[in-house]
Amino acid sequence: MQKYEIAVIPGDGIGKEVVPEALKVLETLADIHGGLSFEWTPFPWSCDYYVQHGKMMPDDGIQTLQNFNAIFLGAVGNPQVVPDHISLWGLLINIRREMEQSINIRPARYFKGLQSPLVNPKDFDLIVVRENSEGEYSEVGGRIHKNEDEIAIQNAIFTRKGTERAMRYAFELAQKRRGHVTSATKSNGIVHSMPFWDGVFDEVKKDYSEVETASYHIDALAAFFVSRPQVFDVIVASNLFGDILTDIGGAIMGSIGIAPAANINVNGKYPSMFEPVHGSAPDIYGKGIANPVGQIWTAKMMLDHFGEEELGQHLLDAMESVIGEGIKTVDIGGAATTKEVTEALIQRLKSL
Ligand SMILES: NC(=O)c1ccc[n+]([C@@H]2O[C@H](COP(=O)([O-])OP(=O)(O)OC[C@H]3O[C@@H](n4cnc5c(N)ncnc54)[C@H](O)[C@@H]3O)[C@@H](O)[C@H]2O)c1
Ligand SMILES: O=C(O)C[C@@H](O)C(=O)O
Ligand SMILES: [K+]
Ligand SMILES: [Mn+2]
Repeated sequence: MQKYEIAVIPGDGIGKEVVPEALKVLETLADIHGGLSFEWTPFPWSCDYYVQHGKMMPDDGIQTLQNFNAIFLGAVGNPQVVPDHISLWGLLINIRREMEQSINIRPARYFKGLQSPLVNPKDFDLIVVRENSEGEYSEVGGRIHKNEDEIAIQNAIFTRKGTERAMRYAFELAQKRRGHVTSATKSNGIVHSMPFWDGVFDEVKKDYSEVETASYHIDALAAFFVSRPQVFDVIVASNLFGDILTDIGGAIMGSIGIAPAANINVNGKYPSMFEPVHGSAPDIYGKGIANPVGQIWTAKMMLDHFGEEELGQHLLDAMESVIGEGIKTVDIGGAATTKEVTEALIQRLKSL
C-alpha cells in the first residue's frame, strides 16, 4: 500500500469550501485504485489564525511542513481583516520561498463543455512556467518620508540561477510536449532585468536545438493569449508576468475558478505545494457556489507529481464528462452548487 502524507491548508474564503471537496474526490480515487491511501493533516493557518496569533503560521511552520510528501493549499487572503501583502507573504509566499518551490506550473486548455468567453475558442493547450521565487516579487526596497515627499522603492531581483532554472524547466517540459517555448519579456521598457532575461533565454535555447522558440513583450503576449491562445505550447515568464498570464489562462478557459497550479520544488529538498490559481474570492465566500474544479484539477496535478498519472487522467475524464453534461457552477454558466458538482463527479468516477 502506497501512502501519501499530505499537509492540508484550506486557508481563507472559498479555500475552506473547495479544499474539503477536493479531498473527498481524492479519497474516492484512492478507493478506486485500491493500492494507495492518503493521510491528511490539516493546518488552520490563515487570516483567522493571524487574528488569534499575530502571524499567519507558527515560527516552526516550515519545519513542520518538511515532513510531508506534499502540501495541498486552498487560498490565502481576507483583506477586510489582514492587509493582502501581510497575509500572502506570511503564508503562501513564505512557503514558496522557504521550501524552494522555485517553479510554478500552470496549464490552461480548452475544456470540453466549458463556455469560453472567446467567440471561437480553438483547441488551445498551453502551460505557463512561472518563475516562483524572485523577480518582481521582492522584499528589497522601502518607503521613506511622508505625504508629498513620500518615496517607495521596490527592487526586482533576477538571478542567473533562478532565471536559467525556470527556462531549462520550460525547455524540458516542451520536449515532452509539442516542442515550443515562448519567452515573456519586456526588454523595451524594463532596461536592466529584461535584456538580461532575453540574454539568458538566447543562451539556454542553444542547448535545446530541437525546441522552437519565440519571444514576445508581455503586453502583446497578454493580447495573444486572448486572440490566439492555440499557438502556444510552453510559456516561460517571470514571477509577475506569469501571475498575470495565468489569470488570463483561466479566463479564456471559462473561469479563473478552474485553473490549477503546482509550486514545484525542483531540488528535492522540500515537498512541493499544490494550490489553484484563484484566490479566496471574498465576493462569493459563504454562498456555497465556488467552483471546485480548480482545486480538483490541482489535485490531479498532485497525483501526476506522485507518478499516479493514470489516476489523474481518470479524474480529468470524469471532470470533462460532468461539466459536459452541464453540472457546473454559476461562474461557468451553470446552476449547481460546489457540493453538487463534487457529488456528481464522485458518482462519475465510480461509474466510469
Ligand atoms: N494563491 C492564492 O492564495 C491567491 C491568489 C489570488 C488572490 N489571492 C487573495 O485572494 C483575495 C481575493 O483576491 P482577488 O479578488 O484578486 O482574486 P480571486 O481569484 O479571489 O477572485 C477573482 C474573481 O474570480 C472569482 N473566482 C475566483 N475563484 C473562483 C472559484 N473557484 N469559483 C468561482 N469564482 C471564482 C471571484 O469570485 C472574483 O470575482 C485577496 O486577498 C488576494 O490577495 C490569493
Ligand atoms: O501573487 C501571487 O503569487 C498570489 C496569487 O495571485 C497567485 O497567483 O498565486
Ligand atoms: K490559490
Ligand atoms: Mn495570481
